Amino acid sequence: MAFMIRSAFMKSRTVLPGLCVMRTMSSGGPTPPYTTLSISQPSSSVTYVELHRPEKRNAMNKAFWREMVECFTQIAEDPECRVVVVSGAGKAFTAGIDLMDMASEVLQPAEGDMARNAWNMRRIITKYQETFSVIEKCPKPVVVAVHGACVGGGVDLITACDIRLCTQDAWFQVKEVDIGLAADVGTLQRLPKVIGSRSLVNELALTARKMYADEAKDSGLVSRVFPDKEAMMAGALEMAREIAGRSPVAVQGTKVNLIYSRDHSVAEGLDYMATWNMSMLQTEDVMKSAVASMEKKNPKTITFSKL
Ligand SMILES: CCC/C=C/C=C/C(=O)SCCNC(=O)CCNC(=O)[C@H](O)C(C)(C)COP(=O)(O)OP(=O)(O)OC[C@H]1O[C@@H](n2cnc3c(N)ncnc32)[C@H](O)[C@@H]1OP(=O)(O)O
Repeated sequence: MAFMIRSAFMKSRTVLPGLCVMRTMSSGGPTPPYTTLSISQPSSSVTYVELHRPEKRNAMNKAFWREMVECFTQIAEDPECRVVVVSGAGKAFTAGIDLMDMASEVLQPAEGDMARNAWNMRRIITKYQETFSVIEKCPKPVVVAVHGACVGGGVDLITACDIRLCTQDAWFQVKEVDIGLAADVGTLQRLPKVIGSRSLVNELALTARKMYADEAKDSGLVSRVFPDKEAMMAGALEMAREIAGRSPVAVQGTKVNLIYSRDHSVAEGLDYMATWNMSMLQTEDVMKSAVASMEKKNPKTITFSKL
């Protein structure tokens, strides 16, 4: 089974524009110029982003916060990519913020004038918020596959993704209160929109207790639980292929409008949708897909132009 997954991932021979070294799978380490991310294309139109500091449990150091923005900015504009899979290398998905590397910037009181320090801190927090907001702003759907620990910043990251999968050994922890912080890069804003129960969100964020895979599934944080990482990565790739095989005009329009409607009233969402589709409905993809549907063909058999 491991060989089959590896073979699937190894089919890649292309990389994102701007990346000088091509790489096909995670085990070789980060993909230059990145130092914390491994990027590959395991299947046609599928980009695989692996958090890659396994020896530090993929703790989010300064380079990571910057590289995620660069990576997803490129992905958003890459016509070769229609869907993204994100996972973590090694024993855990991520240990959250790198408490060693980031301490000097965000975890220590600065000296000097309070107003200027506060203004600077606001700028820093806003910058770090962008690290996960780029995932949401990217029009390509992002499937995240979590195994082992997903702590602190990890929850911020996954709540910005579109589809969340995990292994049976996964656990999730909104850890920030334990280190004296109110989580400030997305969890408090997005988790209540992901999980139906406001009470559960409050409990998790206020107590920092761990939530394990079964509860994550029951609460709606993840949509599927797999027995182990191998099965999860095969499932994630299969799901990504299903998405990548469909019209990119339809898929990206669906993501953009789902996120818009999450943050607006039904009336506003419908209005936005009408404006969106007054141009997007004119795509050739509609006719191609409708004909294939009438002929009872799988949409994945259609060739759609790059977007
Ligand atoms: C403006 C930005 C706002 C962002 C805020 C974000 C906040 C947060 O993310 S709060 C959460 C912070 N994270 C933690 O408190 C988790 C700490 N780590 C752990 O609890 C464990 O490491 C973990 C359960 C994740 C894994 O345990 P395991 O036994 O498998 O590994 P360890 O032996 O503990 O660690 C292995 C090496 O990784 C280093 N490491 C782990 N976590 C971090 C971290 N968060 N920051 C820096 N380094 C980390 C650990 O020191 C070990 O290194 P070494 O000793 O060199 O082998």
